[in-house]
Amino acid sequence: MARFHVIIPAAGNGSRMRADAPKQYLNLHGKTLIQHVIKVFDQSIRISTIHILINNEDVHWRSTYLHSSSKLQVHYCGADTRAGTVLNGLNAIQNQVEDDDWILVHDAARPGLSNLLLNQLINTLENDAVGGLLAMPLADTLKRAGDDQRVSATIPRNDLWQAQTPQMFRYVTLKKALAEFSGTPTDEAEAIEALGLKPKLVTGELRNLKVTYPQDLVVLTALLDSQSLT
Ligand SMILES: Nc1ccn([C@@H]2O[C@H](COP(=O)(O)OP(=O)(O)OP(=O)(O)O)[C@@H](O)[C@H]2O)c(=O)n1
Ligand SMILES: C[C@](O)(CO)[C@H](O)COP(=O)(O)O
Repeated sequence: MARFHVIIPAAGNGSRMRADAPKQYLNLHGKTLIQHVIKVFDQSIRISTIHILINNEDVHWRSTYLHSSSKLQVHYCGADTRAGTVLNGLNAIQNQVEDDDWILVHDAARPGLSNLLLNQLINTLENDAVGGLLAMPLADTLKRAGDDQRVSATIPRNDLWQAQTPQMFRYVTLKKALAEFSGTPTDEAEAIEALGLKPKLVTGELRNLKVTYPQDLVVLTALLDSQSLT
């Protein structure tokens, strides 16, 4: 029976956040972002192992308090790009997973993932031939900008979705997709698509937003406050 493993790329610098520490180590309701992320997977009975991928030079991880979890492993295998970090992580775990096992890749910078949403993703995809990802249908009108930051076109938004994570694919397929991709995919699904496969879109939630800019953390803090779900 296929098992479920989580890979958490956490080797980014958070340059757009402009904080003193990489954003995965910033505080949200008394815990760092990465602690929130680990907690949701640690509490899920569907998840067998959790793999944190960090940089060799990371000076923050050691001070991250975590209760001991037999599921958790840390790999010092960060790369220059998110896709490179994930591929390094897949290589690092090759001796402990089966080809058919499911891998869920989740950003360390998405601390708002709920247990309910995680279960919905797994339940929807566990019998799927390809796998897929959480995503949100686009709500705003889309504009393309010219060089002068004036609108050069309005892009039809029908059928457009914003990709979230987790993104869930079979180990062997994901590794092949990332290893063979020409260039740098910005998410796992893009690499899978390049194999000619069609990942399934599973509707996500606003609270699963990626903390990228300082205002994202403000919004998320308020959102979790209002939902009393910290
Ligand atoms: N070389 C990289 C780049 C990113 N990530 C991780 O991928 C996730 C999403 O990436 P992003 O939001 O782009 O994070 P950063 O690269 O840290 O941010 P920025 O692009 O603003 O520098 C984060 O959990 C980040 O730590 C990673 O593991 N390795
Ligand atoms: C994977 C991702 O979170 C999907 O929205 C996103 O693409 C990662 O962002 P990045 O800035 O490209 O690392």
